[in-house]
Amino acid sequence: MRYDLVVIGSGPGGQKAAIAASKLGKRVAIVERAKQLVGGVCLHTGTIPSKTIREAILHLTGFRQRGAYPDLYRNKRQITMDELRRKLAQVSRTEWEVLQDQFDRNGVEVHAGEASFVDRQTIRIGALGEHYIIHADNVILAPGTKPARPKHIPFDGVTVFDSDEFLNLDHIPRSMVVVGAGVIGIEYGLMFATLGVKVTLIDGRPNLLEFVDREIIDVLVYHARSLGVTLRLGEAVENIHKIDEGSVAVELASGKRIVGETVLFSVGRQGDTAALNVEAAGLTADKRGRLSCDENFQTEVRGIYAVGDIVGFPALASAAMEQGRQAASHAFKQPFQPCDSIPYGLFTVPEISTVGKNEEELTKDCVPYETGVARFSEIARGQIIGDTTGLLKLLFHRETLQLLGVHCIGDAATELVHIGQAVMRLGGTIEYFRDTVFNYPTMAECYKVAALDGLNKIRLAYTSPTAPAKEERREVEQLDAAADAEESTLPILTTLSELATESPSTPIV
Ligand SMILES: Cc1cc2nc3c(=O)[nH]c(=O)nc-3n(C[C@H](O)[C@H](O)[C@H](O)COP(=O)(O)OP(=O)(O)OC[C@H]3O[C@@H](n4cnc5c(N)ncnc54)[C@H](O)[C@@H]3O)c2cc1C
Ligand SMILES: NC(=O)c1ccc[n+]([C@@H]2O[C@H](COP(=O)([O-])OP(=O)(O)OC[C@H]3O[C@@H](n4cnc5c(N)ncnc54)[C@H](O)[C@@H]3O)[C@@H](O)[C@H]2O)c1
Repeated sequence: MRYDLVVIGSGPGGQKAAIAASKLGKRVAIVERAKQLVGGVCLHTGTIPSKTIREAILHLTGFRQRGAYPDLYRNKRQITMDELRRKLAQVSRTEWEVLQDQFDRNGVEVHAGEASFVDRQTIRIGALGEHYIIHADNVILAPGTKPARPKHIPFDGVTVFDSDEFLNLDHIPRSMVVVGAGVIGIEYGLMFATLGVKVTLIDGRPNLLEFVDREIIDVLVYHARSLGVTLRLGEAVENIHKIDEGSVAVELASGKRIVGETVLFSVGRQGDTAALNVEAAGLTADKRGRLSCDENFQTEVRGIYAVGDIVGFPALASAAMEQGRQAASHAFKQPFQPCDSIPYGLFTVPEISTVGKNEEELTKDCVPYETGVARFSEIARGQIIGDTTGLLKLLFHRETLQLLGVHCIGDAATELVHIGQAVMRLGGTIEYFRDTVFNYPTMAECYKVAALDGLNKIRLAYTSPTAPAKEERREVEQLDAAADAEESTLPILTTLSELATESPSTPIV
């Protein structure tokens, strides 16, 4: 069997690589060793399960409505893990069928078994002795990652869990200790705190999620604390041991001892390259099992590509898909325009999303920027849905007004961010939001409010006594007066409703 392309791993990176190549008329095979076959960590243990369970938690607890109807908060008193998992079985099954169908329709041949290199273009499928061989002109490696499982941690899948097995919990514990408050730890920690579980989050770093804007993290911490979460940051975990069937102790280097019914150990993930025998292809994985590649996702060996979590940051399903398409395009000499602004969506409670630069990065690069902020409490839709703590922050260049970053926390933040992303990718300025009319009452209004806030700040800074000197101000005032006289024949728009009627793109519902 000889293929133009063999893809190893059927997570988001592998899927999109395989389909992209088959659309170019290539003969493509995808190899997957998991028993439940195609879909990867994304479909079977990571993204889809965690987001489906999160949605079930928000629905069954009535979390989204609790701001609007505090007295009716909680749809259901007793919630079980089986109820949380009920929708998951259906979502996973349907997603799996959609994927399998796509492969069939596009003629992608699925091989079930573990792949390993014999040489650069020869791949063994299955264990030695029960294997067969396939040949490939090009290979795309998308084997993903596995949770880090240090030997001294007593994982048992009953009280001490890694993140791939966590949703197998047989009941909702009363208390839970999360070691590693990265993306996975915080997402699961806050989900379970929403269910009323007493959660302690422990992390070795002094600050949470350092790649996220600090103001957004402040809001997240406020929410975490109001859900009863205890944060232990800057703490090293020395030891974890079971006390009895229903409790585990986590010992910290500082001498603290935290006891919980369940421990989630989520201190990062490692590249799943151990079985691949990458050395036979001329490759070497780093000590975290990851592979390096160039900007086209080609490794140091021509014709072998690596995409998805195996190449490290940002380690997102969304990015993996794009990388898969890019690698396949490069292998078959097709043009490809990579996305320069990948958003980050954190499905915490409440959710967070961010795209572009944050304040810390702009400050470090000495970029003159200003911020425009809209708080959900001042947006009619925010009041209606009962989310009055969320916020949207725009960062823009103080002189050119170009949009540089969008940071959002609150209901639907992971959707809302895409409006800003579109404007940013098209090189737009925040004037776009000032001059565009959005449906009302919607959360999109945040963009307009934030833009007006930002523009007002600039105006204020310019006319404040500390800004331009008195002489300069007089000159500006004279120029303004002359301009005013000239424009006196034009209508002056003072209110949003007047602006609305003038806007060239009023949406129709
Ligand atoms: C709990 C959790 C929540 C997440 N939530 C989100 C989210 O909300 N949004 C988001 O964008 N991302 C999220 N992610 C990250 C996302 O799941 C990953 O970025 C994505 O799955 C990576 O895709 P991938 O293509 O690299 O491979 P993976 O999805 O990791 O799949 C790799 C596949 O390769 C197979 N494989 C490995 N080695 C071999 C071999 N030798 N032979 C045959 N097959 C092999 C594996 O069995 C696996 O099926 C989450 C991750 C976790 C763990
Ligand atoms: N919504 C999403 O997009 C989403 C959701 C979940 C996961 N993911 C992806 O999955 C990847 C893996 O997530 P993760 O949370 O496992 O890894 P991570 O690298 O994001 O976080 C690991 C955390 O554990 C801490 N840590 C490490 N060793 C420790 C120790 N001994 N004691 C205490 N703390 C320790 C680190 O300081 C870090 O904060 C992420 O990079 C992310 O991209 C994405």
